[in-house]
Amino acid sequence: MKKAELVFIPSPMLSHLISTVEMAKLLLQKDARISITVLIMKLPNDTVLESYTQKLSAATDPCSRLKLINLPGQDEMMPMKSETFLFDFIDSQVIPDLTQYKNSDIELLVPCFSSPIPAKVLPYVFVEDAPKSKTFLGSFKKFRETRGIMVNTFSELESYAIQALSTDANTPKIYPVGPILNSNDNNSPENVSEELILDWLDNQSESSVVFLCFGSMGSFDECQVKEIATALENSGQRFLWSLRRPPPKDKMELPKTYDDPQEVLPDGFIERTKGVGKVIGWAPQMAVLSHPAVGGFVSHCGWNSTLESVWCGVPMATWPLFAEQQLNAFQLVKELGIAEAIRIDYRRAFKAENPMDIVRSEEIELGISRLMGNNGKNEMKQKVAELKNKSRMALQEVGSSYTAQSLFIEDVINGIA
Ligand SMILES: O=c1ccn([C@@H]2O[C@H](COP(=O)(O)OP(=O)(O)O[C@H]3O[C@H](CO)[C@@H](O)[C@H](O)[C@H]3O)[C@@H](O)[C@H]2O)c(=O)[nH]1
Repeated sequence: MKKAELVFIPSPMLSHLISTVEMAKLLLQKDARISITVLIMKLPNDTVLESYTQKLSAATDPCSRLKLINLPGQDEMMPMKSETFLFDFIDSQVIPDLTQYKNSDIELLVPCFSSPIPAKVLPYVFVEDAPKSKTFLGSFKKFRETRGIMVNTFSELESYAIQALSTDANTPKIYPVGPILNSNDNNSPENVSEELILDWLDNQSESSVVFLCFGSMGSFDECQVKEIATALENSGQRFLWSLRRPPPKDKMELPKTYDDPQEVLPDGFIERTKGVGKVIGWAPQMAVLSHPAVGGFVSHCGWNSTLESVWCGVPMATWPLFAEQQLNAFQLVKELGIAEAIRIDYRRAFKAENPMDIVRSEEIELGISRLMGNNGKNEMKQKVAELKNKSRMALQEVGSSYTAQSLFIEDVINGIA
């Protein structure tokens, strides 16, 4: 049976609200296929509307087809010009308090994803920090004002998203031109003995090593580091772990390499895992992922790391931290099927001062063993191998990204239509 879900948004005035609610009741009575949500705005100190909504809420069965959502009000009237105060107020409510997604199991339809997105994988600000989310949404909206957008992806990787954007009349022209990769490992911000690391990998058998690296900004506090170490030790898995020191809490700095990582590792960890694993600082990531000894990548799912892993045909285990990484993790695990989940919805503020959650060693160990299991013969590894080939073909002459690059150049020369 076809159904329709309607959302009614009356002005924040009793007269508007009452007629809207009555209209909703009438439609619901007329047809069982309809459900209606009424978003209720309330001006500060409007006690009349307040008492009406209280009575209405008490009389409405929360399981019925009529849903009432009280938008979070403001305690004080904003400074408003008298003639336009109502519209100013409505505008101020346009981006609702998205923190209503906090701890919510709701799933949302997002045009670039083929399956519904759990609200938990939305970027941190949208779930935890409503005022900042306004700023973010505001700048993203400005993308619509551009005449074209180059995207570091390739059509074969994100065909659904590219199709959705290309058929949306409000979106500028999309040029999927990637993968554009960090081809030069000399970009390292720190002194790295690449040779030592690659020599170590040369002595490991094919696809036997799990590589752990969390991007240029990823680091963990001591308690979480110990859980990772325990997981690695208990798994017996060969590993190469890029472990970096969190920046001081009061400074906007990137993580740095430890002078001696033993200060945060469990006692005796380095000796006990000697020959099995190696703890390093900044990793020559592209060289590592390209090495045949590497069979899996535990990653924060930054987009560059994602593309590099695809390019090298290495399956991933997802452990997103911040920014859009949860969405990338969702895409890798659920949409593309080229990653195992340690977590998809792990999330924390940009700096790790107060991690809301510690991922325990058992959970990490399970993710790693699923990632490294089956000796390279499972479906996930096959899928990533196919995408590896497609990523390389995309950049070859007549490949999809090569063609998009040429089209971009033509459009720029001719002034993008
Ligand atoms: O030890 C390391 C750590 C990182 N890298 C390289 O650094 C880059 C990291 O990029 P990415 O995986 O995208 O992670 P972030 O540095 O965290 O990138 C930021 O920018 C990305 C692109 O917008 C977003 O997807 C992320 O969420 C955001 O955190 C990659 O090229 C890695 O190869 C190394 O070579 N060695």
